[in-house]
Amino acid sequence: MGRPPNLYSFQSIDDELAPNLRKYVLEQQNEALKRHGVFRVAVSGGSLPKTLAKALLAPSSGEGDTVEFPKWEVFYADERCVPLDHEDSNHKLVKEELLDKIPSDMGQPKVYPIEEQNLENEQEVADQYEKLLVSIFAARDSVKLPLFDLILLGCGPDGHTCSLFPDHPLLREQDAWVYSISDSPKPPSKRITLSLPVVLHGAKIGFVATGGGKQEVLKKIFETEEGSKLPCGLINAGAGDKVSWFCDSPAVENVSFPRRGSVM
Ligand SMILES: O=C1O[C@H](COP(=O)(O)O)[C@@H](O)[C@H](O)[C@H]1O
Repeated sequence: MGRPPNLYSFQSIDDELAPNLRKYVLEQQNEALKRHGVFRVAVSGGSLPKTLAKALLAPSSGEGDTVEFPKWEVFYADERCVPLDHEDSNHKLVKEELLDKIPSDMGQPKVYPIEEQNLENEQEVADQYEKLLVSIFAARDSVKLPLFDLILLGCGPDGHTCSLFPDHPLLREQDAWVYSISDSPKPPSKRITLSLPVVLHGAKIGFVATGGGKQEVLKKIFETEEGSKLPCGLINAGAGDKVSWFCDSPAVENVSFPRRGSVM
C-alpha cells in the first residue's frame, strides 16, 4: 500500500460529518466537471443515502459549494435483484431519501437503476448493468475498467461493502465489471455488485460508517491483519489514500488509527 486511507471522525453527524462529506463530494464534483463536464458517482444503499441527503440537501454557502445535480450521473455500487419499488431496493432507498427531496430548482441527476426484466436471473441483471456501464464508460475507446469520479460506500458490521462479502469467492474475481451473487449472507440473497477491481479503480472512494454498531468491525479493519482481508480492508489496502472514511465518534471510539481534522 502507498499512503494510508484518510480517517475522519466527527462528534455530530448533522453539524460536522454531513458538512464535511458535502465539502468532500463537491470537491470531487468540481474536479470532475473541470475534467470532463460530468460527475459520475456510484452510490450504495444501507445507511449511506440518509447521511448523503443531509450533506447534499443543505443550502449552498456560495461559490464552489453548489451541488450541480443536472451534471451528475448516478450509478449503483450494488443493487438487490428486486423491483425498483420493492422495500429492499437500493434505488428505492436513494430515491426516497435523496432524489425525491431535491428541490425542483436544483434539477435532477441522470440516474441509472438496474433493468427490471429478468429479475429472477441475477446473472442477466449483472450483464445488463455491465453493458450499460460499457456504453457510458467505454463509448469512444475501449477501457479496461470504468472510471467513476467517486464511489460512495457503506461498511456492514461484518466488513462487507457493495455486495462483496467476507471470504466470498467474488473477492477474487478480476474479469467482469459487474458480478451477480445468489448467496448473499445478508438478505435478499440475489444481488449485483461492482467488482473489487472496479471499486479500487475509482478516482476517489468515500466510506460513510456511523454508530456504535460499526465500532467492532472498524477496529478490526484499521488495526488487524484479519480486518485487512475483509472487503473494506481490501479497499483500504488496495486504494490507499484515494480512500476517505467519514465516521462519527461512536463508530471509531476505540480505533487507534491517525485521524484527520476536517475536510475544510
Ligand atoms: O446490503 C448492503 O449493505 C451495505 C452496508 O449497509 P449499512 O446499512 O451497514 O450501511 C450497503 O453499503 C450496501 O449498499 C447494501 O446493499
